[in-house]
Amino acid sequence: MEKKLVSFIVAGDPNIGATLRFMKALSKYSDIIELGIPFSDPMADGETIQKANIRALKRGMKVSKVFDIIKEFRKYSDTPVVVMTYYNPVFNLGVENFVRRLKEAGGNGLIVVDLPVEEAEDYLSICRKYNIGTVFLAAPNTSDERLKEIDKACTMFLYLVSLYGTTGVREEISTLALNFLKKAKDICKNPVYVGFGVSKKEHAKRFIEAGADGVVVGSAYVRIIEKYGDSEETVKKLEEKCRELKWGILEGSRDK
Ligand SMILES: O=P(O)(O)OC[C@@H](O)[C@@H](O)c1c[nH]c2ccccc12
Repeated sequence: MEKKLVSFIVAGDPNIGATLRFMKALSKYSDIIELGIPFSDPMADGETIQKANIRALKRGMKVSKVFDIIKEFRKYSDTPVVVMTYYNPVFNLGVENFVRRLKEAGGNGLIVVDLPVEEAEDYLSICRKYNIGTVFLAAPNTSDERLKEIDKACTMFLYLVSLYGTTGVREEISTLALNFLKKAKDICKNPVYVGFGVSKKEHAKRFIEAGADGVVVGSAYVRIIEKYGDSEETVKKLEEKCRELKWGILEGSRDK
């Protein structure tokens, strides 16, 4: 199967109109757009995405506006959109209400990063009811047994966190990540996508060569947005970065 690129940005960073333009640019080379709901206490995020959350919240970004963005994006593109959020905003709106509105807006999937599979029974049945894909995360210290449970709960892909720590650009890919990927590919039935620290072509290529079905990239894009703001320059640079990563994926798929 074709290997995938998932591109993440924070909704409303630095404003709603810009997010739409950025999504359009990313959708040229991405297979899935992962759209983050800004949150005041993003435990799993490193500095780059934390700051993006703050920029978005300052601009008054709210959950209902994230749905508006997806609705608007759907006028231009069929690229699947997966919303990434912490549990709190979902809880505040009510799980069913949240999932129904995501579906109505044209969303395809959902990642609730701090919802453990053990507590996800109701959530899973609601996602099933509205045909919203589910994605759960597994970290290098996840046991084999738990990895199987996580795999069962995913309907879209399994998100393999490549390292111990938070989101953010890293220079190198660790052996830890590659070994963990090998294990996950043996155990899991879902496609396995790797994220955290992937920021350049070589990283993407390496993970795909090692058996990943896709890679997830966030901070590398968010850094561009941080530097160039709401501008044409940002759109151009996002597109370039995205193309570079997709190229890495293609190269990694080729020699197999
Ligand atoms: O930023 P990175 O290191 O490229 O990692 C992907 C990531 O940004 C995105 O998937 C993400 C952003 N915030 C998260 C919180 C938890 C899990 C995943 C995420």
